[in-house]
Amino acid sequence: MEDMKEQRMLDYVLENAVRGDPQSVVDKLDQFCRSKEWTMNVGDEKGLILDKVVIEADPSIVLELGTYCGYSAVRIARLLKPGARLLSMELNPVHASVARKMIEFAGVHHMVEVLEGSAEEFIPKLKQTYGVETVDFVFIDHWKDRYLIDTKMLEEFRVLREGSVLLADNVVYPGVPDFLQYVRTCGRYECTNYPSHVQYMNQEDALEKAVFLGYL
Ligand SMILES: Oc1cc(-c2ccc(F)cc2)cc2nccnc12
Ligand SMILES: [Mg+2]
Repeated sequence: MEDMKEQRMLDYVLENAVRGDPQSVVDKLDQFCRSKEWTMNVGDEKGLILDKVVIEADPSIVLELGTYCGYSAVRIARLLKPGARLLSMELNPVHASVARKMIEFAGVHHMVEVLEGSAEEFIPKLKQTYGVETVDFVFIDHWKDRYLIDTKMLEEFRVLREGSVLLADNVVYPGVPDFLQYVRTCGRYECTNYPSHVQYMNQEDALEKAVFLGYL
């Protein structure tokens, strides 16, 4: 079966974390990645920055582009207020399946929905299919060649509102220069860079926060 590593990571959580305790799921995922096999979860160091930005935004509707195995979906959902919702998009069916089990085990499945497919497919449907007027927070963590296209799509379909917070992973490594240049120069975002490191490694990386200023 392909993606065995992700299945081993899920099994490790099911065997070692506490069902219904999202913090224990996050901790065991980090422990797996530090002690057994590296995977591309956003990780604990960048995760603390993600936590701070989510808490500050206190969002009701969160969009995530790139679920992978559900690490950041669980990490974000554990901070959301009752009634808040997270819609997470994942193209890879094996990853989506692992993520759904991870999210259910963590006990945050009542506020997280994994949409299996591309952001390009789902962004146009958010309003009429998912009852989403606008989103308060977007965590962008999928393929680097999709960051800019999907951000422009969020604007085009009026999914953002004044004050919507975009937070993008990997803006240094692997790097998303076209996205960075756009949000920093187009005039519609207030940007902040948060230097950090690639998850579980010493290689430099960073998160970029881009607050939408409106369709000016
Ligand atoms: O956070 C990430 C890290 C990496 C990555 C790959 C290889 C390395 F050597 C270092 C880092 C890839 C990613 N792809 C999609 C979403 N997030 C990613
Ligand atoms: Mg990433």
